Amino acid sequence: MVDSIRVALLGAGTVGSQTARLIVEQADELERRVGARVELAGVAVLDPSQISDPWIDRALLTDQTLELTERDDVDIVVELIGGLEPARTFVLSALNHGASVVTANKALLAKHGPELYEAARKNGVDIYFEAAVGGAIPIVRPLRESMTGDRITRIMGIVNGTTNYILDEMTTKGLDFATVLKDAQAKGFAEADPTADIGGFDAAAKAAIMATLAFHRDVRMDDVHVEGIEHVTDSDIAAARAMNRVIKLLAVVEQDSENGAISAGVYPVMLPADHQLAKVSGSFNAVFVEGEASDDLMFYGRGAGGAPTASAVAGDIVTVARHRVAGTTGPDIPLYSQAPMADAADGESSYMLRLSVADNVGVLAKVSEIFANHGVSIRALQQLPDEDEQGNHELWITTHSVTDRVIRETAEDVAQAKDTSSVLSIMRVFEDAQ
Ligand SMILES: NC(=O)C1=CN([C@@H]2O[C@H](COP(=O)(O)OP(=O)(O)OC[C@H]3O[C@@H](n4cnc5c(N)ncnc54)[C@H](OP(=O)(O)O)[C@@H]3O)[C@@H](O)[C@H]2O)C=CC1
Ligand SMILES: N[C@@H](CC=O)C(=O)O
Repeated sequence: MVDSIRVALLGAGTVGSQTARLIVEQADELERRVGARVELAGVAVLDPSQISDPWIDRALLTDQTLELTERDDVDIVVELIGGLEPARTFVLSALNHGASVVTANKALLAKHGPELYEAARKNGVDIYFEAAVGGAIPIVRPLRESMTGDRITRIMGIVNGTTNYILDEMTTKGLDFATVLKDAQAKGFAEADPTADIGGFDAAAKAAIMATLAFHRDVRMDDVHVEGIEHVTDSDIAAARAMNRVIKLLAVVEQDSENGAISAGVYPVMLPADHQLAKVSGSFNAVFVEGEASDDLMFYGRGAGGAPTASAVAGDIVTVARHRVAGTTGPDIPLYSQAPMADAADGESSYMLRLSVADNVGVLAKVSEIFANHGVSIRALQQLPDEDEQGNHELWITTHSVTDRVIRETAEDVAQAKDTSSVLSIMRVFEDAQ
């Protein structure tokens, strides 16, 4: 008979603080759901003197994090510190000391996931991480459990709240990048180092985790092709708007039905304004999952922020606590697939290129010739009437489907062609409900 489940919380920042609040304020409810009292055994932070949350008992605070993970009276260690080290050491210590682990740390899982899953299996404990992808959205559990009888073919979505918030504010309010980033940081959406968000790495970590669960293959951060939003300018956003499109940072993972190769990428995409993902605003996330039998599923909700993320963490705590009470564990994460990873350069898409071209006779013919020489079919071409200070015009070219490799080679040739142009931006374009 288990009377209580004791939780060690590592980190009491944006997510940790809200997780502590849920555990403390909902203690009676959680006890009924779990069948044992869920109580905080300790809260580790770098500087306990800085913690003033009224729901955290000061007597529980410590800066001896490793010691807390080693204590015999701890059933669940909740890692909400972030980063690779010392988080990895703390998580391994907890697992090896017989505690189950709940974590929101996508960077850690995308780098060291299989080592941690194996440590959990070997020690007969759980590792749960619903909050690591999509904040409050239940997406990990559906991939890990609900859909495991199906064959998942593709996952596509918006999985970073910070970049979605930035792009949305720039698009709808005309605010500048730096101002909106500061706002996202103040709201607790951004990572400690926001280049993880802006550079697409946070979304890439989530893509690696989703691909691992969906395709039963060890897919790491390094397997994911990453482009962030750092090069997306006001002019790109204005161009998208003029073409009735919206720019979103998407994560796309899929398995080729013919050769089984898995591709995983994160990149900004111009979507038609009426695309379902184009309407995902602010820090919300949305993920489409295509299963062979299930057909299309869509998951939507708050992808970042303290309380929404704590909701997912608390859900995992309850699940893992129930397992401890029942003397069992949840399912392993079997990684048996040897499927190859596809080369990102072979990935196909339509593209839009913004060029700056001189106002000379024959320039359009020259640009078109370069595209034709690379076998790139032009779907639409538009020259803007306004001149810049050098007397150049913007030329917008949208292509038919072409590989990433070929569009980059084409752009290089365009950039080098004398007095034709410079390349202002290259962006993938998804037509319709692609
Ligand atoms: N913020 C969000 O919206 C989301 C975050 N996540 C993930 O959740 C995790 C936590 O993020 P977030 O709450 O935003 O991060 P914060 O930076 O707000 O909080 C980090 C906490 O960890 C503590 N800490 C740092 N190093 C140590 C250490 N060695 N020992 C003990 N405590 C330590 C910090 O202590 P101190 O305060 O003393 O510095 C702080 O309390 C990350 O993995 C993040 O990627 C996942 C989904 C959404
Ligand atoms: N920084 C992340 C937080 C949640 O995972 C984001 O912005 O999505």
